[in-house]
Amino acid sequence: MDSLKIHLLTGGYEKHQIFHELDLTLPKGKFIALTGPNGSGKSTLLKFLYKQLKPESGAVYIDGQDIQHLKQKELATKLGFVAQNGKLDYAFTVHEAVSMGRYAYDGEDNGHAIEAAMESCDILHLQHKTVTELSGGEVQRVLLARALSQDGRLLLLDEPVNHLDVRHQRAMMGLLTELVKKGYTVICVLHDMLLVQVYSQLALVLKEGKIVSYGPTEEVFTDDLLNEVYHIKAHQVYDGELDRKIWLPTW
Ligand SMILES: Nc1ncnc2c1ncn2[C@@H]1O[C@H](COP(=O)(O)OP(=O)(O)OP(=O)(O)O)[C@@H](O)[C@H]1O
Repeated sequence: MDSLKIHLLTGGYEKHQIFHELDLTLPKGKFIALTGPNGSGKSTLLKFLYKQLKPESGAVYIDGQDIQHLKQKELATKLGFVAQNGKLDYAFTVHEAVSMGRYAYDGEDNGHAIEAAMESCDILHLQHKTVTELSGGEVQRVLLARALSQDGRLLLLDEPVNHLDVRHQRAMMGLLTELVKKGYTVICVLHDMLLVQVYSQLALVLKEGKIVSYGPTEEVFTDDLLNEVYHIKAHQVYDGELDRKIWLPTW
């Protein structure tokens, strides 16, 4: 079944239309990378998906429902969003920060949602710490846990591994992969073409608000595409651990 349908979506900002009749269907239960150059519309597309922006025309459907007809709280039970460079500025504890994901349920925990989310993100041991005392990688995990505690099955993440070191990048991407195995749909803005190729099953490449390519990641990435989108030369190398070839920029 489809998770998300974007139907002839036109819109953007007051003086800057980004999308014109964008039409796209994203399936359930996949790790979908959203990539493309700076300013191509990736974050803007996410804003339409979580209803921060309203289309001039066209619509976004989740499980067949037009999200404009859903109250914000209803939408929050279906999808969680982790913002780019998300911050936790106030001196809440980690437990309190994750609990905020339950606002759609008027704070009710459903028995275990908060703890389960903290366990998935490996932050149970941090739960009594103040969020302002956390490292960047820990904050990212708290933000993901807050989104998970909303109990939706669709996760939207805008560059979740920005500022993370390689080990934390791997941990975050590994966690997202595990969530996909459990039935979540992950739509994740990523710049790093290596991470896109290693972790995503489907890749959507945007340029100037248009879809340049969309499909299984190994089919989307080609030297022609990388040249067209980023104006770079690329070559393939075989990775013995992955047992497949991946594209690297030619320096
Ligand atoms: N609030 C805004 N008002 C007007 N224009 C905006 C606003 N936010 C973004 N834009 C413009 O919309 C276009 C798409 O921006 P968007 O942030 O979606 O790109 P992106 O692909 O996420 O970029 P990046 O990779 O740099 O994060 C850009 O030209 C940007 O300048």
